[in-house]
Amino acid sequence: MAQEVCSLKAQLREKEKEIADLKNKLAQLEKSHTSTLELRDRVTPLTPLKAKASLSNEDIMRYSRQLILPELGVQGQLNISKTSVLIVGCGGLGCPLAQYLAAAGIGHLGLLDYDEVELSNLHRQVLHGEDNLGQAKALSAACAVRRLNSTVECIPYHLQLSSENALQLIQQYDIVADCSDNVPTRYLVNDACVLSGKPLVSASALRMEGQLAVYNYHGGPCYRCLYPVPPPPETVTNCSDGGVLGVVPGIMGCFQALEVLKIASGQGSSCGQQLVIFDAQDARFRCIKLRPRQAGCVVCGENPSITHLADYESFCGSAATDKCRKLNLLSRDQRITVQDYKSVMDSTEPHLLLDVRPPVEVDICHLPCSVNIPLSSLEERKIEHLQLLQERIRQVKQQMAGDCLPPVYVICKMGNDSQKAVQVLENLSGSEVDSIMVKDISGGLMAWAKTIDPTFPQY
Ligand SMILES: Nc1ncnc2c1ncn2[C@@H]1O[C@H](COP(=O)(O)OP(=O)(O)OP(=O)(O)O)[C@@H](O)[C@H]1O
Ligand SMILES: [Zn+2]
Repeated sequence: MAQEVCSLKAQLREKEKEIADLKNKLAQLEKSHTSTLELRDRVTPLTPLKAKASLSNEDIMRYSRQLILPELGVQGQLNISKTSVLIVGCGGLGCPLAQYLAAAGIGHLGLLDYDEVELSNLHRQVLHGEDNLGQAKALSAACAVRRLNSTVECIPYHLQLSSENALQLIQQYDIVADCSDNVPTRYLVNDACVLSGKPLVSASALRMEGQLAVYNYHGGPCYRCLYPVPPPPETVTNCSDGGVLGVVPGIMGCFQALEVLKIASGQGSSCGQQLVIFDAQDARFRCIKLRPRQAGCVVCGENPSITHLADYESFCGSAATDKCRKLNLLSRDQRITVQDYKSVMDSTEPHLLLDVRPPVEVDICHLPCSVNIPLSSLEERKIEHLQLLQERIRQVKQQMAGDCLPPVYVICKMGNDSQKAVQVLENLSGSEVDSIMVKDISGGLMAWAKTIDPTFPQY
């Protein structure tokens, strides 16, 4: 009997050990699966970084070329390795930033983006390649970063930064980098950084110009101290409207990496009180001294009224993505669909088609018989352009019976500028030009390409 008890106990211990081993194996598999394959689409807590006491031989070799800089040294490298950085936006700025931070041996790298890789991203978003088209940018960037430096703990978040998740996310990181492309996100990131006491390395790039500043850093101003009121949504241009030379965000993203590394290593950033402006055309950097932290600032001032994150989209009057920036400036009867315009075209009804895009875009593609007068020329009431419009209206009128003037249909790329042009023309109508009936073609040439003519180029 005693022998049987002993043998059963031994078997039990054996089984318990087997179960413990299996549990261990499962936990390890789950962990590596999450960190390599799955996106952290929920906000999960970071595992704390263990502060390295010294550099391994491999670290010494890998980082040797920066290690021998007196500005960095062993302590600077160790500091970098225990710093966590959250990158908001894995686009034109976020890609080079992530690349250099990983290469330099940053500890944790949070890579956050809600979007997927598109062909028009590849000229500047250099961590993504043709194989990644359609893939979540956060995952594509994380895979590229892991190939570069597997010792960096990389956490992809395929989600939109919002008032609901921003604090929980940002509180976990030491430094935040704003690489987003829209105004609501800039205010959201700023407020979350102020409320969590984190430095914010912020940059932007458009056309041939870039800007960089470090906010909420060593008593310096926050973004709201400088821009207490958001700009009117219709005055904001993004890369898909205004264009950008890929290398410009490349330079600004690298500049962000530089400031992040200076903060992380302990040298400190010199951009807490100044705005750096890069002019790619003249190959020049200019620095503008920023106004100091404002005592009356609603978030970082002496009596802040913002103590939790609010609704940034309604504060700014625009969406926190640049995907569907659709203005709605006109009434229904001032607009027609691309299908309706196709019927007008097919019916050979006399009319004038006015394309209000800049000439550089008209050179890419245009509808036949359109007259190009850029929106800016209409807004500035350029006399030669108003005369051209008048002349074309009268030419079409000659094909018509009676005394009527032909209708004018206005088109642009997406259907935003064309609405503004309709408003301008309605103001001019009857005074600077003949009284005309003007209508906007909703959705513009991109709607035309999607629904009427799939061979029409999209850009
Ligand atoms: N609130 C947000 N949460 C997560 N990601 C964001 C947020 N706001 C912006 N982003 C991301 O920031 C990135 C900015 O990248 P970039 O300025 O190069 O523009 P893009 O949107 O990729 O390109 P394009 O304007 O040409 O369509 C984008 O990938 C965008 O998805
Ligand atoms: Zn402030």
